Amino acid sequence: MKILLFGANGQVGWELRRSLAPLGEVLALDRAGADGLGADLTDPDAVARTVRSVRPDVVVNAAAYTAVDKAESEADTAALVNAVAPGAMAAAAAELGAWFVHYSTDYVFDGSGTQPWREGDPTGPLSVYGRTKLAGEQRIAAANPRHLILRTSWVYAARGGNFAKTMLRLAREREKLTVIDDQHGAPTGADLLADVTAHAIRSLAAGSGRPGTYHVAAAGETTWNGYARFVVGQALQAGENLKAGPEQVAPVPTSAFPTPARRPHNSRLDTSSFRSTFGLVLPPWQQGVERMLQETLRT
Ligand SMILES: NC(=O)C1=CN([C@@H]2O[C@H](COP(=O)(O)OP(=O)(O)OC[C@H]3O[C@@H](n4cnc5c(N)ncnc54)[C@H](OP(=O)(O)O)[C@@H]3O)[C@@H](O)[C@H]2O)C=CC1
Ligand SMILES: Cc1cn([C@H]2C[C@H](O)[C@@H](COP(=O)(O)OP(=O)(O)O[C@H]3O[C@@H](C)C(=O)[C@@H](O)[C@H]3O)O2)c(=O)[nH]c1=O
Ligand SMILES: [Mg+2]
Repeated sequence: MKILLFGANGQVGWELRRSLAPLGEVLALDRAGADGLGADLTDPDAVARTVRSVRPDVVVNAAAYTAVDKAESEADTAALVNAVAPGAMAAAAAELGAWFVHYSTDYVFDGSGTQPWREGDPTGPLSVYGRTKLAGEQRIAAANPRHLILRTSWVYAARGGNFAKTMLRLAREREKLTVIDDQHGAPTGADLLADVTAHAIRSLAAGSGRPGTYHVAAAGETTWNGYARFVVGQALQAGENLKAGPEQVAPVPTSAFPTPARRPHNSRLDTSSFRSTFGLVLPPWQQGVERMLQETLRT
């Protein structure tokens, strides 16, 4: 099996380099691409040409415009990267009969209610990022029936920037943190996502499973505040020298932490369809966060 990976230096892309390796030959491209192979998603024609010239069996796209607040003032770039380029790559893959694997987000939902979102629930993105990611899903689905779109939430990794690492830095610098406690979801490890992606590709290639859009997140739920307290508490236990402990992570409502982009209050994702279709288990969110912290804090 020949696999073409875009976004190979992101949180998920980096883990995919590892998890896809046993499936076959992996050509991993970051934004810079390789000789004659463009991989900058602000140039949709170039990335589609790359797909046609590599002729892979599977294209995995882990590249995305993920700066949620910045996207509010860079809507055109976010749309090219998150929607137009993935659509063009999926169409090029379709010409070859190749699979197209992609990631989307809880931010396609409006965050109403308290029930975990199911795949068929109505979307209603609140931000430019969410709207461009939803447009990407729609373009991919229209261009190539052989697609796998995994919607996930609150991604972290040992390598790369993420909320957990921001909380560690702030707890070293400040006596008090303020973190909102009315947005609910599940932190999900890039390593877990990469692993289940490899399993799902193998199933699809073997004729089992089913193409389509699936929700994939770690089990359980918390809030950004609960997540921050967990991270700070674990770091203290590991002997980190912090100015703020879990008790100094003050809970505040969203209204007390203004940001350019609106974010959903309810980011819970119902993952039962993915688990039953592919016969996989998604472990509790704390398990992966603990592991990432042990990796990150080890000196
Ligand atoms: N991070 C999260 O919390 C969540 C992410 N997702 C989705 O999961 C997927 C993976 O996200 P994650 O790994 O966390 O994201 P990261 O931000 O860690 O990685 C994204 C990668 O995309 C690359 N990229 C950005 N713009 C371009 C471009 N114009 N051309 C080529 N590459 C580009 C970045 O490269 P560079 O380093 O050069 O900028 C970076 O390596 C994305 O589809 C994202 O929308 C879904 C839910 C939550
Ligand atoms: C830094 C900080 C953030 N917050 C809030 C703001 C926000 O609502 C929440 C998380 O902040 P972040 O900026 O890390 O979150 P954000 O970048 O919006 O994270 C999102 O990224 C995209 C790519 C996704 O797809 C989503 O699933 C989600 O992971 O925490 C605080 O309350 N206090 C703080 O000190
Ligand atoms: Mg962010």
